[in-house]
Amino acid sequence: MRIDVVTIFPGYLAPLREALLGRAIDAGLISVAVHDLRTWTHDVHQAVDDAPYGGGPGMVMRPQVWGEALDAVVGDVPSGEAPPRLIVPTPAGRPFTQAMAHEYAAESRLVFACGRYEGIDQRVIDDAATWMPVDEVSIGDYVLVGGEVAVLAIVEAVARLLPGVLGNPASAEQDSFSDGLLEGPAYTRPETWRGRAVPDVLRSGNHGAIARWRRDRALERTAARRPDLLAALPPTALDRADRAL
Ligand SMILES: Nc1c(O)cccc1[N+](=O)[O-]
Repeated sequence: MRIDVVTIFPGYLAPLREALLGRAIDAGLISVAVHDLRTWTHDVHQAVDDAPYGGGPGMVMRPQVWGEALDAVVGDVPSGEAPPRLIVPTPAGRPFTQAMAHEYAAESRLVFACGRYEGIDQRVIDDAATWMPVDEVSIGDYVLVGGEVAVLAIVEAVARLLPGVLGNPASAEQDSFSDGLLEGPAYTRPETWRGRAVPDVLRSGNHGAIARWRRDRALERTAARRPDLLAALPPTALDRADRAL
């Protein structure tokens, strides 16, 4: 997978070259190119923003700069080849989910546009949507200063699903949300720590009982913390034992 990120703070994306993602880049499983948006400015101040039409606080990112940047970064898409998907992190976006991470992992190329200030002039999104799929995506209902942090989160969630990136592919299959539920509590040695013992069932060796216990804890945690996820499960997702909980 090829990943391009356009930002006014390229250094913010340095963590993409660390740890698991760094190893995936070194192994050639993904390629990451980070582009400084100011490359496509033509004034001495390298201005990327301007006052919003209609007034109001803050500044809006200029369409000319973004238009030239995306034209250059996406480049001419060879005929017959699918264009990349453009992902624009924004608080006004569709909530990013594990299901979307799987969708994005099937793409051969992703381009991320990192907005700052009050966002990117809407015409940039509208223009881009005439020649490539565009997703405006939110990683949460809180206010960040820009899209870079969201790109780090989305790229990590997507890259770990790519074949060869995770040491143990089973990890991705047993992800939180993979069965629509939150993961339950996890334990490791020692058996007792500060007077708190590991639940006996986890040391019983009874794999059926362990699976049941883990499922029950996941259902309890999901019901308590994310009832919306429980409500979204298809009726067939809960078996008789689940309903007895
Ligand atoms: N929440 C937020 C923001 O405030 C700014 C850029 C991107 C996001 N987001 O992806 O959630």
